[in-house]
Amino acid sequence: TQSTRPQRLLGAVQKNATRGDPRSVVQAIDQFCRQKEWAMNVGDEKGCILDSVVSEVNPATVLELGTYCGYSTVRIASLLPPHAKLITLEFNPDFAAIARQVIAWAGVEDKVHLVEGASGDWIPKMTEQFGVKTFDLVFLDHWKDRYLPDTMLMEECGLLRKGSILLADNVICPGTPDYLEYVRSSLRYESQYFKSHLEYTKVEDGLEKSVFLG
Ligand SMILES: CCCNc1ncnc2c1ncn2[C@@H]1O[C@H](/C=C/CNC(=O)c2cc(-c3ccc(F)cc3)cc(O)c2O)[C@H](C)[C@H]1O
Ligand SMILES: [Mg+2]
Repeated sequence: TQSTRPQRLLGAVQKNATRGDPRSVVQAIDQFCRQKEWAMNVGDEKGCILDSVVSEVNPATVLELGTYCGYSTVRIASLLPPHAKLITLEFNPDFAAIARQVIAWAGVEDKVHLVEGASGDWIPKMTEQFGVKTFDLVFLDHWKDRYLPDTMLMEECGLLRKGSILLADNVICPGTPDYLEYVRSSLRYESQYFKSHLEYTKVEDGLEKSVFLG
């Protein structure tokens, strides 16, 4: 039977990346996506912006919405201090299965908790299930029409504290207009746009970094 693109991406990681070396996993996926098959990972160019935000925040608790194949999961985890925790939500079991293997190959599984389920169901359970009071950093990269409702849900559940950082992918392409309008007009956020390009292309895209002011 035909393999799926995520399965072929995993194969490229297992073939070209060094076990236990997260940056080689990131590099192998970027090479696969540039040379073989495009895939919707945040990619190398926006990935550098992601790296700089993660390094600046130096978060103890990170939430990622939309794991997909685990590219940004591995990229973020490789920069986390010891004992820091990254919880990543993925509701498609096939993608979750691939991501678990990518995360394991990179050797970052002790920093990552991949939860198979929908953000709407799990955001309200973060504290009781994982003992997380607030998130220092949230990376939004799931369905674009879910960024805003899930941000409001995180606010309602008290998961954001003064200084929590939201970093959103694809605010231009495919675009998240209602989310962008919200974080840029709300008095409870200080927002900044990082212009870049859609992964592996010359099309404009960017990341929006928004600080929750409490
Ligand atoms: C219950 C639902 C909400 N709760 C959820 N809870 C848990 N997991 C969720 C939830 N909603 C979705 N997911 C998972 O997250 C992933 C979804 C990721 C979505 N990403 C894009 O659509 C995109 C498109 C392009 C693009 C640009 C240009 C093009 F021409 C083509 C494509 C580029 C990009 O960088 C992109 O990130 C994964 C596939 C999906 O199972
Ligand atoms: Mg994306």
